[in-house]
Amino acid sequence: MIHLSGIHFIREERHILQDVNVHIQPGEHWVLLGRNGSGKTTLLEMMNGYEFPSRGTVDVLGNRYGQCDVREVRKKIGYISQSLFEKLNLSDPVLEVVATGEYAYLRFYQEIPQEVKDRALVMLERVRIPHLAHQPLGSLSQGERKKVMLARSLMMKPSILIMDEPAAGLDLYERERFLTDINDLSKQNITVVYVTHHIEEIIPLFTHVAIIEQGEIIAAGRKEEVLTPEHIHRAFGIEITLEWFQERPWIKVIESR
Ligand SMILES: Nc1ncnc2c1ncn2[C@@H]1O[C@H](COP(=O)(O)OP(=O)(O)OP(=O)(O)O)[C@@H](O)[C@H]1O
Repeated sequence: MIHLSGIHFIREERHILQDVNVHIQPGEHWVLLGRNGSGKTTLLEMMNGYEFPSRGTVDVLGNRYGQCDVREVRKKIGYISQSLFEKLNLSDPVLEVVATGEYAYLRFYQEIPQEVKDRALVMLERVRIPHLAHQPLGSLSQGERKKVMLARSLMMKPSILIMDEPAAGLDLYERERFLTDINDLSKQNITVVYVTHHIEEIIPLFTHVAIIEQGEIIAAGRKEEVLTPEHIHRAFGIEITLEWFQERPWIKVIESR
């Protein structure tokens, strides 16, 4: 599905990514963990073809970036990020914001086809907020906005869904409801790639984890093998213990300096 091979990314003499190799196969769902500034968003931008590596290759859905039309590949990739949210218009009604996902537009300048509106409403029902369809985006709570972004990204039936800290800023209740929606994606044929700072967000849906530290992948593979106190200590410099509860990892900090 996604193959990053021998990726280096150098900007202004800084080695931001160093020999990154990540191979995501069909049926897998990955979480990317790492400290602030370790290179997670840069990796996601490469998967979307918004950044190109200084060295190495990126293959997504059988297309090698640099030798294909990236815009065509992007039609199969849903991307949920704060930077995309900021491009949306807060005065637009929620239904329209979701409908624009069908074409990867930011805004409609003509009448939206009824069939597209109907599908947008189905997507809003799926994330349990159909009652907000006619409210302006800007009037929604943080949790509701995240759900709008999820509904919007599902409009074009993506093969891959990439999310950059989608649960940031949500209260406990909203976060758990949002994670339930994400977990339900297992019923669809979508490969999920998810960046978070919170280990307990690694819900049962996720099969694999990659840990990145200063631009280098220090561990990647099945989540049970990667999520060890040793790896967490190496990436974050914090001593922890880790416990699995209801198929989710929970950490306790032993010592922080
Ligand atoms: N185009 C660029 N030019 C120069 N520096 C860049 C560029 N893109 C990213 N960086 C730098 O690379 C580093 C990694 O950034 P990135 O946004 O990928 O980190 P991150 O792991 O997503 O961090 P956070 O968790 O804080 O969001 C940062 O120090 C950033 O300033």
